[in-house]
Amino acid sequence: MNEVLGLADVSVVRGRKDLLTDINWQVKEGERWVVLGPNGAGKTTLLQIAGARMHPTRGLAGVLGEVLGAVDVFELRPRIGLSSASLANHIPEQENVLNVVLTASYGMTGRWREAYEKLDERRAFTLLHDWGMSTMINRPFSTLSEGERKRVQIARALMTDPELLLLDEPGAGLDLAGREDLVARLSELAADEESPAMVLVTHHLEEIPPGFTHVLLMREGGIVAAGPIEDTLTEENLSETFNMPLSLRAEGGRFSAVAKR
Ligand SMILES: Nc1ncnc2c1ncn2[C@@H]1O[C@H](COP(=O)(O)OP(=O)(O)OP(=O)(O)O)[C@@H](O)[C@H]1O
Repeated sequence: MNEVLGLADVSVVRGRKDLLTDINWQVKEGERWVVLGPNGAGKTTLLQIAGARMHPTRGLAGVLGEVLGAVDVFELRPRIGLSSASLANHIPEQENVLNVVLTASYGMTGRWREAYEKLDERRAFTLLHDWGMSTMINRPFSTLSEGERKRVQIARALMTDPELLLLDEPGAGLDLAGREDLVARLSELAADEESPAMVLVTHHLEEIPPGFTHVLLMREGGIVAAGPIEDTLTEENLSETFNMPLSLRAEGGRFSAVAKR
């Protein structure tokens, strides 16, 4: 299987703070990774590197066969689908749902004067249909509920038919039904062999979609453990990651954890 991501001794330093320290991590084609860790662990920073939005201060970051620093990131980025709160913040309030998805073709967040082919419009519509949003294509993005916004952002991330899909906290702000709907949809996406390699960042074990194959556990800018989910997502590793004794439950491909008493 081809390598999609290959980080070797990657560190990110800002001022006097080490955001990431000596990260070694490989993601291969067909793998579906969950990145778990407490607030401030460095998960979003890691995703920024994986998405070619940030360069390492030290070390080598290989993304889709290219090395960051030796490639035009504007050519690389369309090959990576990204859904994140910081990207969503750049979407103009009045932009309609269809354009939010369509503009991903040009790596833009708002429509200006660029022309789109019928084929692009059809793909955007099909993706919105797949994500349950076909009745809202003309609605301004700002009027959507949080769950609807999250689904539009994922449709957008898939617009360029990426080889790598990065989802930063796609379940944040969703109610229970919204979360369960999203988990089911992501599980379906994960099961599709045609889907790109996936990396999903979350704090919550309940948000891990069944079918995800690997887990990366992070704490204080470093890796606690990484590998196949069945061997790596253990009570011991989880307790070390969140720095508290945790009891882990796994049932039907779903996970949850509570503090040990
Ligand atoms: N430009 C910066 N300068 C200094 N510190 C930064 C900068 N960007 C991020 N940090 C810090 O780096 C640490 C890691 O941030 P990051 O957003 O990657 O963590 P995270 O695991 O995604 O956290 P959360 O779960 O809260 O979103 C945090 O302590 C954050 O405050």
